[in-house]
Amino acid sequence: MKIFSSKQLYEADKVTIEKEGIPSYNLMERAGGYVYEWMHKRLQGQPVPIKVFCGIGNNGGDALVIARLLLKNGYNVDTYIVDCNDKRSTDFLKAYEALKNEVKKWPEIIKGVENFPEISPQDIVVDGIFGIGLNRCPEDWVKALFVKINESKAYTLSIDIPSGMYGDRGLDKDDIVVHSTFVLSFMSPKLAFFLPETGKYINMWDTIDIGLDPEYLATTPSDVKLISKPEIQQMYKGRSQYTHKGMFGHSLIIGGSFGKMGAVQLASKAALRAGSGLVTAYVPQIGVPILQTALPEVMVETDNFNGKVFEEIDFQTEANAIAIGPGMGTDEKTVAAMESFLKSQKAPLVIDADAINIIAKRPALMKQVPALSILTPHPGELERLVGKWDDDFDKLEKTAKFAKNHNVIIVIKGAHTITVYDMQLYINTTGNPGLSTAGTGDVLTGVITGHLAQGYHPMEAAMMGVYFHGLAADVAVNQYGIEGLIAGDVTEFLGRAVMSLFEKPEQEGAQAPPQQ
Ligand SMILES: NC(=O)C1=CN([C@@H]2O[C@H](COP(=O)(O)OP(=O)(O)OC[C@H]3O[C@@H](n4cnc5c(N)ncnc54)[C@H](O)[C@@H]3O)[C@@H](O)[C@H]2O)[C@@H](O)CC1
Ligand SMILES: Nc1ncnc2c1ncn2[C@@H]1O[C@H](COP(=O)(O)OP(=O)(O)O)[C@@H](O)[C@H]1O
Ligand SMILES: [K+]
Repeated sequence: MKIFSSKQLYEADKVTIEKEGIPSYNLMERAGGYVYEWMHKRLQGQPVPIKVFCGIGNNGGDALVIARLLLKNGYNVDTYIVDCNDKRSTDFLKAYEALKNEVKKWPEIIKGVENFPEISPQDIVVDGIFGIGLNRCPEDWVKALFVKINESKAYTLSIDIPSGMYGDRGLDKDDIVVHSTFVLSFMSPKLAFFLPETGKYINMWDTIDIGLDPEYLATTPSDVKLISKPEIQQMYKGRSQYTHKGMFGHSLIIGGSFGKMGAVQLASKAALRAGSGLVTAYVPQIGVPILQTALPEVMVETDNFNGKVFEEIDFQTEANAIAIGPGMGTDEKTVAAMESFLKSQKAPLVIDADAINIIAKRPALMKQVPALSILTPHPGELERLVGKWDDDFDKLEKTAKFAKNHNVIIVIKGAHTITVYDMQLYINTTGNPGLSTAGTGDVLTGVITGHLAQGYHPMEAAMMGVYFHGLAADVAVNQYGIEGLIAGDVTEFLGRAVMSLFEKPEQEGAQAPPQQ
């Protein structure tokens, strides 16, 4: 699913109005009408007190349409105009006139703190104060209203975007945002919904199709995409009957050091569960008995030194995909081994954990990293790689430029992991806070490597790996709970996650995975 920028959404608006030959106000009526229907379907006429807060732009206009329709249908509504600017939009004024003409209960005007109404936790708040047109920090009294809404603990339905949040940029130090219980966003969710500093203000969101020009939406490229089931179904290849393990690639996982051999175990097992035909772990000698005991399915290679860390990386395995980093440590000997290893590599690698930290300390090493390699940093590792950022949007820009300059794929891990390549962002939709536990990153490395070994393009391997890793965790929490989930559980549920890709809603019947 494409995520459009605010500029593109304004353009889509304009194109639709021109093509359909309709006044722009019709779109406001459409948008407000759909939100009203959404609310009515859930409220079914219940007399819950609804407080509709309207700004003075088109977001406020949408809210006025919603208020009018609610009032006309007998709901218990109080409407407030948050009078934060003299420049009321033309369509806002039309919606205001329509409300005055059609219902008896006119809005109250809020000009400052003294006009604030009481808001109780039992109220429903409709937040239509600012939409994607917010372009500066609101005045203090407006922010005080946001705080009042937030402190009320009322169910808050934000129209298009939580007021106070910018669609395409981060927050400033003094900004305050309405905390939304639910955001109904027009046509496309906004990028800010998926970034930690802004996404935390949103509990749930959904989109409302207000019928913008389909041709514009289909043909306009977007730099940001949401990756969910349909996108992954298209990538997934399945298997035919006449297969053998040699057809599904050989993964090599290079990592481990004294006390951190578990990272290699986790990654190796995950590569197998992701479907890699063969898996070999390359560990320092001390790790050989550990790996051989823990994972009978995995082969093991080691260096010629009797050490707790690598001193060289030299192997016989003819791997289709190589991951380096889990549990590897940053000992000087390991750094030297990794340097000479990188020089010999041409095919894309999966680079994680300490391998990223080593590169961060020796930026010149990036020159040796093969094109289309996949780097999987968590936020701390990413900062070491690309430097400090001002906010999440700045982080994305810095990461995208870094990835472009070095022709690599970067997987920014966290809630809504974002895969970055060629100035494009791919936002994952699976996963949960149960993944915030030791070793889940190692599992991710294994899953991505397992897909790469099976012949998926590195971008597909990265996106599918991230998606299935999150989905496996989503399935696993049903059994273990958020706190109880541990990294190995994610691996155990990988198969279940892939199976669920082809489950249809029950009444439609299950569909078998497609064959190659
Ligand atoms: N295609 C779409 O997506 C549609 C969008 N519509 C609505 O239109 C909204 C955008 O409307 P607008 O562009 O009028 O913008 P907003 O409704 O977000 O309002 C902001 C208005 O206040 C001004 N403003 C910005 N920051 C301010 C501040 N800190 N203090 C005071 N005033 C400030 C702006 O100049 C602008 O006029 C969308 O979010 C959506 O709700 C709908 O009306 C219909 C179609
Ligand atoms: N709150 C969360 N929601 C979704 N995914 C999460 C969350 N917290 C962590 N994750 C995922 O868990 C993994 C953690 O990786 P990482 O920090 O490298 O762990 P480790 O180093 O212990 O293996 C990443 O895939 C990340 O996206
Ligand atoms: K809003």
